[in-house]
Amino acid sequence: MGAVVAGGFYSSEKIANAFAYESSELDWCEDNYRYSEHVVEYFNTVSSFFFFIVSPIMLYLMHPYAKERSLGIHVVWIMMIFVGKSILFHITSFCSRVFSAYFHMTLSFVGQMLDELSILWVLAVGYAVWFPRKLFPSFIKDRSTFSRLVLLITVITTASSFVKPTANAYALNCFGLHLLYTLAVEMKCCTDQKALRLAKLSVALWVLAISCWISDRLCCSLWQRLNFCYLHGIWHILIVMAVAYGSTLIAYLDASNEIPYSLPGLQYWPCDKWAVGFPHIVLSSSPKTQKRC
Ligand SMILES: CCCCCCCC/C=C\CCCCCCCC(=O)N[C@@H](CO)[C@H](O)/C=C/CCCCCCCCCCCCC
Ligand SMILES: [Ca+2]
Ligand SMILES: [Zn+2]
Repeated sequence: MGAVVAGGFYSSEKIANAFAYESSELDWCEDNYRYSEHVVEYFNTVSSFFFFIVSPIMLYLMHPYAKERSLGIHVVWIMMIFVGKSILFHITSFCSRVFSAYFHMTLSFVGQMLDELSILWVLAVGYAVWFPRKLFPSFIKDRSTFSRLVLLITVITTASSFVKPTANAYALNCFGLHLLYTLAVEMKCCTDQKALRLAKLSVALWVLAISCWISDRLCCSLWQRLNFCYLHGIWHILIVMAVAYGSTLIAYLDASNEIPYSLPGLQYWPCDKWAVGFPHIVLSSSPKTQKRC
């Protein structure tokens, strides 16, 4: 007996065991049950919670951006829509991190699918709200049609992800390459030093993150000999930073393109002059800081 799911065949045994510990075909390099009998991969689970430190800071930094009062009321409302986009993105990211922790705690098939599908939906939200208008396919005229197309593709991809679950993570990582291309096109004529610095930092973090992910998958025996099996956990931390930096940059470019009269600018918290910090968007009432992208 079995069930056909999106063209694939799932035995009833597999469906019944879908919640069982270690029912996923994926197993990361970290030793299982090393620190707890209830948590399969302890460091990978705990590192998933790094997001819960970064996300409240990023949401808090949106506060002044949302409350700018020196602009006309209609501009404030439009700004709310732009802040809303970021909040929507952070809420979906929040769910994705909870599922990631559940996956590493259990290594169950359900955990794997929740982790991967939530990442797919975070990407879909990111594309729907921020993908640059000038890169839309020529037959698409507005963002709402583009968002509907993204929704359709995401629903189809969600169904097809059950066909070969082990390939999903590799397919998801290809989006990183597409985002890099999108960013390169967007930044081509940009002379804003802060935006350029943020782009370089995001790309550097992504390159480091993906190197850890690949190395954990492909060179596990080497890392086990070195007694250092924490690369996947380090990926969790680096990718959260890359996404925090990259999404702020994309939100800034979006605001610069769509509502240039609100004079968006970039600043770092806690100190704008430090080499590292949390980037956020500020609105300037002075025309001196007019966008340069
Ligand atoms: C114009 C579009 C804007 C989109 C904005 C950015 C979208 C970021 C989307 C998702 C982020 C979530 C990534 C966290 C994944 C962590 C969970 C995890 O580790 N899962 C693994 C199993 O535990 C699984 O194997 C990982 C799968 C791969 C996920 C790849 C996600 C692609 C992220 C691309 C980020 C680019 C950052 C910007 C660089 C310039
Ligand atoms: Ca493991
Ligand atoms: Zn993970």
